[in-house]
Amino acid sequence: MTEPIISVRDLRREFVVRSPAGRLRRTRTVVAAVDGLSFDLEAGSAVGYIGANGAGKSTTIKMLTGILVPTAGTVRTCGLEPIRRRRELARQIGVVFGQRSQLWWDLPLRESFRTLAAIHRLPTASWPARRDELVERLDLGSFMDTPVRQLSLGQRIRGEIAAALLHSPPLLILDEPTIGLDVLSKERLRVFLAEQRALHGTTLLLTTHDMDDVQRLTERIIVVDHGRCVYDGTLTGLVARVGAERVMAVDLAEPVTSLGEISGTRTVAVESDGLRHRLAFAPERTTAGAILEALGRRAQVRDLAIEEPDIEDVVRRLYLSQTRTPRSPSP
Ligand SMILES: Nc1ncnc2c1ncn2[C@@H]1O[C@H](COP(=O)(O)OP(=O)(O)OP(=O)(O)O)[C@@H](O)[C@H]1O
Repeated sequence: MTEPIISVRDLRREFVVRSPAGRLRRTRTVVAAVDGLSFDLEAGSAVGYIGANGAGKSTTIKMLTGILVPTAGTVRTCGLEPIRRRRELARQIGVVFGQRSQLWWDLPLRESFRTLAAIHRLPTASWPARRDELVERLDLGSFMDTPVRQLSLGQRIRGEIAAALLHSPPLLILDEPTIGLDVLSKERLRVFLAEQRALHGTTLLLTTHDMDDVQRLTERIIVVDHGRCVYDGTLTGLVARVGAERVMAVDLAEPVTSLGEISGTRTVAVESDGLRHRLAFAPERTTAGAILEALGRRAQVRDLAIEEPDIEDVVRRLYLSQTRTPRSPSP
């Protein structure tokens, strides 16, 4: 069996937090941001790393990429120990933090790419072709010569992703890549990332609060809570486990006051004077196909849309279902 591209064992990272206690004294509390995490990622896989604010996602990513030293446990990324082999690792991974720029603020992208090509020692004969491919696929052409600080958020993120992929790393780590982007920009980014995976077999690890990112880009999710893994599996499995519901919104040709009892569903709303009905259903109890069939016997369906459960809600339900032993901070 080939070595996993990421391997984490009993990983722990503590932070010392000092807070005022009285006029002159300060208390010192040790907080475990990551608390005994273990998982492997196979090369070529696409994994969503999910959790509420403060669950420990960014801290994990910083340890995977050699920015933070673990307090205990082991990490191997691309077969390397990130802290000791940080420079070698930089040639094998691409990292994008949606909320923090990795680019040179005063330089245009064209200059940044040139600098990155020199840093990664990319062959002069081949890297411009890769740059041109990224410029084309990410539509960067119109702002390649604009300083990064003048770019819109969507333009900057596209630039960040191109910069992270210029050296064609086998592993791409994205921390909230779509945060703050409009619907269209998010969609374009997802199409691009899916395409890169298909073309180059790039392994993808991403943190996100967006359900559409998870659905469109990943096939496995790892959920963390207080620095511990609380779920590792498919999104469908997680949705079923917490009993989260999907909603089918159907538009009818003629208004209907009530559709009556449809097995496995409950009506959450009747809108537009009976022309639109919204039915919630648990995927483990029935399917969209079965509902549609039942609907077809009662009314003429013009259009339909399925609304997926909100990821925050799924994660909250998972957290609530945990029988957690409360963590006591060490003094
Ligand atoms: N440098 C630091 N000093 C002290 N505490 C820290 C530090 N960095 C992170 N923490 C704490 O560690 C915990 C985990 O933080 P982390 O940033 O990893 O969470 P996250 O899951 O990425 O959250 P978010 O979704 O908000 O980005 C939080 O309680 C945070 O306050």
